[in-house]
Amino acid sequence: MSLVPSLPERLSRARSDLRMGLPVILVGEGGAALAAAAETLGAERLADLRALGAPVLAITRRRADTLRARAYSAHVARVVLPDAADVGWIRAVADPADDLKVPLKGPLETGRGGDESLARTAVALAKSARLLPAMVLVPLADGTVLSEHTGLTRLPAAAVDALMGDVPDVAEAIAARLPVEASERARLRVFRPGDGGEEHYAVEIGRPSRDRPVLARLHSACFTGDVLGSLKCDCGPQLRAALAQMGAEGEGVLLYLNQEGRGIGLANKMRAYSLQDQGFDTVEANHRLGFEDDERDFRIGAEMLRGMGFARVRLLTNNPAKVERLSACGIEVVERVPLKVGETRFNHHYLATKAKKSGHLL
Ligand SMILES: Nc1nc2c(ncn2[C@@H]2O[C@H](COP(=O)(O)OP(=O)(O)OP(=O)(O)O)[C@@H](O)[C@H]2O)c(=O)[nH]1
Ligand SMILES: [Zn+2]
Repeated sequence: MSLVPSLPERLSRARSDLRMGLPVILVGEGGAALAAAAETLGAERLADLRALGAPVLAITRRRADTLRARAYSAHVARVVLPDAADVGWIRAVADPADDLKVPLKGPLETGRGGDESLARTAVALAKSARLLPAMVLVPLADGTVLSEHTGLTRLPAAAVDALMGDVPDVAEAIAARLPVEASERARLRVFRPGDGGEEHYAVEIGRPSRDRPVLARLHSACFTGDVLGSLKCDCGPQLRAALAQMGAEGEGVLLYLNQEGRGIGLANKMRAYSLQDQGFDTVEANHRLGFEDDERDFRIGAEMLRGMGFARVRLLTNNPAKVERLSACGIEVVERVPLKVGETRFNHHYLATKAKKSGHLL
């Protein structure tokens, strides 16, 4: 019956639930768990979770390493919640903001052995909801009764893992002419993914031939740089220089991908900036938060290019990994076109770190 929400629809709903502080029910092979995001869980709900069982706090291996907690796994650590732990304690483990002020959170007792798959799925779900990657889990026998009783979203974990690994279908919702400074012959196309995720945009300059490699830029959203003119990065100048070059050549395509903060979301990027003010570099800040250096997925960008009929590109970037990742998605990068603009005294260290640690070309 089409009125029953499908699994992708329930997954999309689960992301909103977690952002609002509602737990979701994850069902695995050997049992189920109630899972709530550490960032948004309130005191009353924590008390209700405790009434159902003994909670653990699942964090990433990266965050566990910072906290010197034993992960016993390459991916996640399951921190046992002490009886006295309140939401403030949970947030202090999840969020590195006060690590330096209050260095010792532990010693933290962590779970070893048993099935960690629900903890992994839960943390991946938190990341995809652009929350801190830390989830409180309480084991349940199967979760069916609780779900029927409460209306909480219930999801089979294996199917969630598979879905989150897939590239969602992405369809053009609308396109219209949009004269811009760089070119009067520009069109903006809005693409909408089928999984309820962020919309992404394509700016097409001129009418690029589909038979020749097109001058292309995959630009990741940077609200601070693109809109506010932040001096901490080079995104704003790169965005404008890319469009200007396309305008000068008379054609090109710029994808504006809503993968703010290299895929961690604006709130987490601001957490990273706050850590950078404490002396950590851009990569260390991501790791302390529990993220990888770069959490972006360029497969959706590749789908958008293909959808518009572009199979070969001259890619404007200083990031060789981006060339590799796009090529791996079946888009032929015939040339890497450097895009070196916007160095300031505020972003010099950031650019040098990207060159040293992430392989960007200076
Ligand atoms: N997490 C995090 N994201 C950042 C930071 N500074 C900028 N960003 C984001 O980084 C993305 C831009 O990626 P960059 O690594 O600068 O560049 P790139 O896309 O890999 O490479 P280029 O094609 O050469 O620009 C945007 O989404 C920005 O919001 C930071 O300190 N931390
Ligand atoms: Zn930026």
